[in-house]
Amino acid sequence: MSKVLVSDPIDQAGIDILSQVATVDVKTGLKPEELVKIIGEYDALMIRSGTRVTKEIIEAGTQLKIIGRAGVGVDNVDVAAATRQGIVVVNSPEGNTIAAAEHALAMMLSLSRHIPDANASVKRGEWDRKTFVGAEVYKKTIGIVGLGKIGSHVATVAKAMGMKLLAYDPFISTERAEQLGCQLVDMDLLVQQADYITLHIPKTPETTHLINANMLAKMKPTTRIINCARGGIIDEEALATAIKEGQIAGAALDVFESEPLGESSLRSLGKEVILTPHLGASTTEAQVNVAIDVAEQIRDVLLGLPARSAVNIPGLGPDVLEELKPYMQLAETLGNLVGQLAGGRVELLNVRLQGELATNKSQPLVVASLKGLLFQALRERVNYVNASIEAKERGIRVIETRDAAIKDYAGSIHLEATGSLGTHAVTGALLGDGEIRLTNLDGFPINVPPSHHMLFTVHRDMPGIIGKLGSLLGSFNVNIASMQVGRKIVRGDAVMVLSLDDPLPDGILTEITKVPGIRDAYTVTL
Ligand SMILES: NC(=O)c1ccc[n+]([C@@H]2O[C@H](COP(=O)([O-])OP(=O)(O)OC[C@H]3O[C@@H](n4cnc5c(N)ncnc54)[C@H](O)[C@@H]3O)[C@@H](O)[C@H]2O)c1
Ligand SMILES: O=C(O)[C@H](O)COP(=O)(O)O
Repeated sequence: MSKVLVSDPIDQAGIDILSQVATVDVKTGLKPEELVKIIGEYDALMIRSGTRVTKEIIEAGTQLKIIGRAGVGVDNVDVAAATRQGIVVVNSPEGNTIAAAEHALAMMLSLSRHIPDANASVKRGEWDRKTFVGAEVYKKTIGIVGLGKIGSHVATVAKAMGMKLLAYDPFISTERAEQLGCQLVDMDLLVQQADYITLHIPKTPETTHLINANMLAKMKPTTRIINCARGGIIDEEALATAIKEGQIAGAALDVFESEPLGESSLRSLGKEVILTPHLGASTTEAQVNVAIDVAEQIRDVLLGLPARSAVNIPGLGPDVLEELKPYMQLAETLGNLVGQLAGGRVELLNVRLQGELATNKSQPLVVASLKGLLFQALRERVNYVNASIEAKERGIRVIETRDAAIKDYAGSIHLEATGSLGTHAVTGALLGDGEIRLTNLDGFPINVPPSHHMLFTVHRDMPGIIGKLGSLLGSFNVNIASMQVGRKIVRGDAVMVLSLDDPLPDGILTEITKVPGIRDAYTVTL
């Protein structure tokens, strides 16, 4: 039975799903060195933002097939290292959207009305109505940085509260922004005009310290900033200084450069600063949503099924896989075959989608071709996650072409591999019942199903060759299951394709090429 490690607090609903297919160990609060020590036993790791999944942990996770992040941000996972090792990384892109948006809105209103400090003062026994005079959000301008899932919900609610909406998001269309009642502006205009600035972007090299001393200097003294996205998008020291000096009115932060928040000048600020301990996703509803969403994906991957929200298999969602599955199997078989025919180091793979397939998404078929091509070198270590990166690291260049005019079969795939030992090409198609047919080999038309052990020869089309080869194989006790000859012209060059019941014993290939008329011979195992 598979083993899953849950290293952050996850709702029981998720644990129950995982327990259907795996032994589940819940061990929270592990130190990195403790995690490195035990991760090698596990097939899957389920986390939230508390566990930092470093390269070292990933490399120690020799059995890991999947890392499931019960939430949105995967910045605590070394996704590149996971990809390199063929580990799928999944998240729950929508499970906590509403929770995070509502937290940002709650922070905005709390900050405007000093609710946390007013509450604390009443609880201390005071009745101070002067200190806590606030500001209304009605008719004020909110600047939303990042108009994705969370930013969009914030926009909808802010509009309903009578706010004017500005948004900065270089990847969103003007139409989408207008639908949400937002005016798309550049970042400079947004920071100059907004009374409230709320961040809903991922932390990337481009967004790190997006809000810095320079940006803060452009804001109005009445501006308040809300960050429920990621720590590090705001330069915390510059923010504390700007608030202390009255450059801006305040900030409400849920996320920090380093979590848990340690020594920080933000802690010493008064009612103009609200700090929460990364609570954006901490609602009962969101935690159930993300736990179920991610646990289902871990369960599926452990059962050999695709995951719906894999962050490191772009373009290979379950819908695509479902539709293209038979063709991906075809591409993988052809890749494996052409890789063995080419032998040696392949430098260039040309993937041509033909007939009806020419209008299809090529990326999944390219990935499947590469997976097949690399199978002899990497065996089970190559999968859809790491095939492209493994190929790139081996210097294999991929060219994709399309030819809708080739209509011998409804759709076919042609792979041509060029390497240190020459160029070979194979074409394959699917029959009506989904069975694979090899339809061309190095330019010779054939029509054979692939089989486990195959022998291909290139010979001169002349009487007696087939008999001689049959006798030779017979003398080594090799049984031929089927045989077909493909030729372009009578008595010209031809290929012979044989399916064998057993693998070809060592040394016979050389004997075969000694048969007069046979130029080359290749054996493959599929
Ligand atoms: N505090 C929490 O507990 C909590 C909970 C959930 C999500 N989050 C964080 O909130 C953020 C947003 O989540 P989401 O689900 O809305 O993501 P999303 O992918 O739906 O939206 C992000 C938006 O940011 C935009 N964007 C990317 N780079 C940008 C840039 N350089 N400048 C401006 N816009 C840019 C994208 O175009 C996208 O529209 C993420 O960082 C996520 O990790 C925090
Ligand atoms: O990206 C997210 O989903 C949030 O930051 C939530 O993090 P959490 O799961 O640790 O609460």
